[in-house]
Amino acid sequence: MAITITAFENSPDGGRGLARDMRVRWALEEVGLPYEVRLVSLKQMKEPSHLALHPFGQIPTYEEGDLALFETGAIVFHIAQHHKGLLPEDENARARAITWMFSALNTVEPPIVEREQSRYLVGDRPWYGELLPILEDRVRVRLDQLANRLGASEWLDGTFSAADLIMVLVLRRLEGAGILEEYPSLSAYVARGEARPAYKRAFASQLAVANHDRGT
Ligand SMILES: N[C@@H](CCC(=O)N[C@@H](CSCc1ccc([N+](=O)[O-])cc1)C(=O)NCC(=O)O)C(=O)O
Repeated sequence: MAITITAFENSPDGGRGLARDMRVRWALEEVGLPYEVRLVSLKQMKEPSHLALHPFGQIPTYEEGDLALFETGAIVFHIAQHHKGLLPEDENARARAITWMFSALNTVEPPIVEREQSRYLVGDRPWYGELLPILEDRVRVRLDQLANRLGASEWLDGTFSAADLIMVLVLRRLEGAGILEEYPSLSAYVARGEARPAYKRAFASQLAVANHDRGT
């Protein structure tokens, strides 16, 4: 059955693959599923037809027949449940991979997003210079713990899974912050994710939209 996802018509990330449709694109590429992309403007995202798909007026959404999903973790999990290649067959390994998916979304991502969003929300306040190091140290706490756990492993728990897909993209949100570079093992982990052919296809597909926006 045809799959359609939504993505920014004009992504604020300018083709850097940081918007969360990248998670769904990569997952679909890993399992070899074709998909269509419906590009939506910020205005369209707040209109009834999109709100019917996404109660919070965001992207991405996922449509497959009469199924409509939102929330990238849930979409990636749905894809991984129904197609081989993103979750182990072994029951315990599968449960651990799902644990790591939740951990990426609920433990590692929040301080990274808090740091990034603080720039837009309060970056102009006189006390921002005091706040930013506090936010960055909160990121470092998680990166320290993650680097300690990952050690020299290639992936979080055995073979590549949906957990690594989410975790790599969560860590990529630090791009340009100069923090991930303090962790060579995590930088190498992200690079391994980016080296995957499915990642490259997903990145190229979202970049094509950005280049089309720019007429390049
Ligand atoms: N928890 C939801 C969050 C979805 C979400 O944050 N969607 C964002 C785009 S991805 C977040 C994002 C946006 C931009 C960049 N960037 O680098 O420019 C990175 C990530 C959105 O629709 N924002 C518009 C709105 O809320 O009105 C999920 O994981 O699906």
